[in-house]
Amino acid sequence: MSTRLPRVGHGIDVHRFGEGTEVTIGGVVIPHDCGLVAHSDGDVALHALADAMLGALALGDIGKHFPDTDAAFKGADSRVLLRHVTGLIHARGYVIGNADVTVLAERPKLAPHILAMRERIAEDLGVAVDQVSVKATTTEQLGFVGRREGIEAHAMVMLWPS
Ligand SMILES: Nc1ccn([C@@H]2O[C@H](COP(=O)(O)O)[C@@H](O)[C@H]2O)c(=O)n1
Ligand SMILES: C[C@@]1(CO)OP(=O)(O)OP(=O)(O)OC[C@H]1O
Repeated sequence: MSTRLPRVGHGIDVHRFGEGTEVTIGGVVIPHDCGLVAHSDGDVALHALADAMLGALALGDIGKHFPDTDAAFKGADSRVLLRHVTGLIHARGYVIGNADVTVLAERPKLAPHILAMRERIAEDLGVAVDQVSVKATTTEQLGFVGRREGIEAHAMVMLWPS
């Protein structure tokens, strides 16, 4: 990188509901009355986070690194993609300072799964659990999230030179 200063990144992802009996969010498989439509496992939270990490170092986005036209990523475990992105960050001399992820969903109820999400993300980023925040909010029945058409996630990350 041209400078050795801390960097911040931001990412957003959306997946719509479709056929299925479970959703995968933050690396946690949650039984649900439908699934999320995606080329990979549709983990909106991890996709938003990976985009934030890539954005922090201006490395593009996950669509560039893991094209949805590539059969190799069909049904992919997004934790594997996230670990790959962590490797890219480390290779450029950075470590994750902290990450903050917000999931917008009317359903399913995410609160019982938040700690497990934080633990899995921390493992994949190579950091302590207290460096990873995951939050959930409804949108008070407004918009596509409120109509239960899909789930949205936002993420911010701070990277430190190692
Ligand atoms: N899918 C969700 C959405 C929200 N929560 C938790 O419920 C609380 C209240 O949410 P509001 O949208 O009314 O702010 C909040 O503490 C969320 O953590 C949830 O568990 N699952
Ligand atoms: C993750 C990838 C890769 O299989 O596919 P999807 O699961 O469809 O997810 P999206 O958020 O559209 O991001 C980029 C994709 O290339």
